[in-house]
Amino acid sequence: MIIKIKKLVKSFGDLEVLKGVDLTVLKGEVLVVMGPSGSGKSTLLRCIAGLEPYQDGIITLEEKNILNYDRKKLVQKIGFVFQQHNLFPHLKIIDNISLGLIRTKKMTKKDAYDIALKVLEEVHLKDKAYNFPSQLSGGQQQRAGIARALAMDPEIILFDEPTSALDPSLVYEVKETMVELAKMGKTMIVVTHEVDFAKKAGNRIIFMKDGKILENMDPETFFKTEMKYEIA
Ligand SMILES: Nc1ncnc2c1ncn2[C@@H]1O[C@H](COP(=O)(O)OP(=O)(O)OP(=O)(O)O)[C@@H](O)[C@H]1O
Repeated sequence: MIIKIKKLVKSFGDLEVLKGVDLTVLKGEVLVVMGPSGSGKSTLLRCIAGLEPYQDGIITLEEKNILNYDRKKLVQKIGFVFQQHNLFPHLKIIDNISLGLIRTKKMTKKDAYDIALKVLEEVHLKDKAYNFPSQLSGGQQQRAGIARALAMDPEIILFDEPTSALDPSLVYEVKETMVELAKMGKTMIVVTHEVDFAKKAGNRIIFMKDGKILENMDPETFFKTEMKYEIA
């Protein structure tokens, strides 16, 4: 078991956003998180990544409370891909990817470059290694963001609506890259409204509403009953 969450409660002031969430994620699992806007999906991811304090409950990563991890260690173990890629505009793609390896893992530039080129190959972007982010399309930028997360060789990668800020014509390539990662056995939690990604790559779907998990089941069963829910 990689992640175990018990009775997680998170509020922003008076607003209770997560109301006792229980969840486990197994190694190699692709968990898809769906649910209407405001149901707490992003907040759940941010809590798992250690980016948000919470009021009650416990989150463990590999049996250890995430609050007891050194921040640098947690960043290595939990990758995060956001809606926007957050690449540094003044750094070439290869340097964007190497930065974390050099700073956090204390690698030499040569070793970091070797890994950066390897992960860029995995997302089919090796030929863009020496370009700046502005020279890439939105979909390529997002794939570079995925490569940056992969470079750290995390135990799990969290995706927060990675395609929602993209032009519709660019969604496909990012989705396909994520399907490939899923097939490689990466452990992933993916917040998305993309039904075909969930069907193709998801092992399990959770459906959230008002800060609670209403359903937790395999995609086939979930989509048989899909009409019950407003997914987006
Ligand atoms: N930093 C914050 N301060 C105050 N309220 C917040 C903050 N972040 C989120 N919220 C509130 O918490 C609730 C859940 O937000 P969250 O972003 O987790 O939902 P979501 O399911 O990811 O929605 P969406 O699909 O629109 O991204 C919303 O009501 C939101 O307004």
